Amino acid sequence: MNEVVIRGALRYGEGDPVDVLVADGVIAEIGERGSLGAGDAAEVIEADGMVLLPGFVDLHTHLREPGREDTETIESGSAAAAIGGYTAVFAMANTDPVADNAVVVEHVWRRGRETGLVDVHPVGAVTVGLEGKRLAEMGTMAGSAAGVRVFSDDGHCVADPLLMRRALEYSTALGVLVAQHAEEPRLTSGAQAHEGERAARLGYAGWPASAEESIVARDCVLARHAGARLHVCHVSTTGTVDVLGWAKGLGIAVSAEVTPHHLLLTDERLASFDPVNKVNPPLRAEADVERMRVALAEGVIDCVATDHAPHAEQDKDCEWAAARPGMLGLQTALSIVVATMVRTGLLDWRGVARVMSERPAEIAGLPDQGRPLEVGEPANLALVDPDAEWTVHGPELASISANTPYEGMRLPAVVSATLLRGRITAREGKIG
Ligand SMILES: NC(=O)N[C@@H](CC(=O)O)C(=O)O
Ligand SMILES: [Zn+2]
Ligand SMILES: [Zn+2]
Repeated sequence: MNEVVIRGALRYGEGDPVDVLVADGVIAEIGERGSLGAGDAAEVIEADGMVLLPGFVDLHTHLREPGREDTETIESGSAAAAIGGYTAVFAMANTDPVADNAVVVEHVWRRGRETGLVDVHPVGAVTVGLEGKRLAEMGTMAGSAAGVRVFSDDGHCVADPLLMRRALEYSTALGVLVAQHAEEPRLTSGAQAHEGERAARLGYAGWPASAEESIVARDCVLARHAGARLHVCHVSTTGTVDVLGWAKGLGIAVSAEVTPHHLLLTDERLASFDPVNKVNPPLRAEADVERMRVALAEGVIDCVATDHAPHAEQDKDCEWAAARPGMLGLQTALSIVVATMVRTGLLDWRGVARVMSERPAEIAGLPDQGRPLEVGEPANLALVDPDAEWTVHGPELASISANTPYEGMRLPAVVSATLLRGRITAREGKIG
């Protein structure tokens, strides 16, 4: 029998320390500290002073397999996820070939299962080839062994309102979720950075806030009339928060995510000319970052999603305009959330559980993730040392790529252990 005793942890960082016995994939017993002896077979995790949370769920990950295994694989990305405290990730469809059919989504799903470090849920493309012209066979992907429940053309916006309307209507019939990369392409053609003073001074074409906000507003209206749910990827502007607040106030079924980098970094980074800071949507202004934090604390933005986007060295170590957008996120997400939300007093550990685990699990409809830390619940767990610190070094991360914007930074909080259905998938920064 696979047994683990976690000794002396604080559930959600609250109350008295407890011992937690994990057996047969579930939380079997919870008692006061020192009450649960380790059985013969049990592995013991000494967790004095540590915070026990439900395992994190990432609604937005790029694992690059199939097609760009030189930058990330399902195995390497799963390792990064497990080390980062994740027990489930949603792998975006912008692979090569695109995940727009049952064969590709089943491949991703099966490779995830074989790897076994984290539940890998493939996201299906909304349109064939992410081309925005014809709807993909959403029903076939939903009905496949992969059981696809989230659809997105991420990397591209479903810009055609008629296609988006149809996708939302189908999604309701299928009981699945459409996640939109909100970027009006007519407003971002040639864009290199957040439209503002800094980009103007450097001569970069701007990516205006209105390109995001106009699509979010349009999609909320479409979702309302279709009676559909809508999820907004990587929210980055104050105006989008205003639109979300308006839509939620009307009872429109919209949810939204913010990335760790949009909670911390601004377009001040442009001054470095380092394309590691190039990302879609772009790093925005200080006022936007401040608003992201408050909106996440207040629930207008529901959750954190990494938009983990590995890229090869040659696609990042080049001139700004030629570089691909995107940055790593899985192993640094918790630390950035602690730095921006916990250390600032905006969220307590219950709040961290809500935005990193419970809400994303609810949004995607995962019944066994983001569950309460109670006896009988599945043992999908993240154990966090809140007082430890670490220094980020890209090449030391589990990802094949190293494009982290946090290189050399000292960050708070370390994921000490991750358990997937009672099995230790990562411990002290290493697999298993
Ligand atoms: N975020 C990014 O800058 N890049 C993502 C695509 C995306 O999320 O839009 C990628 O796939 O590299
Ligand atoms: Zn995107
Ligand atoms: Zn993305």
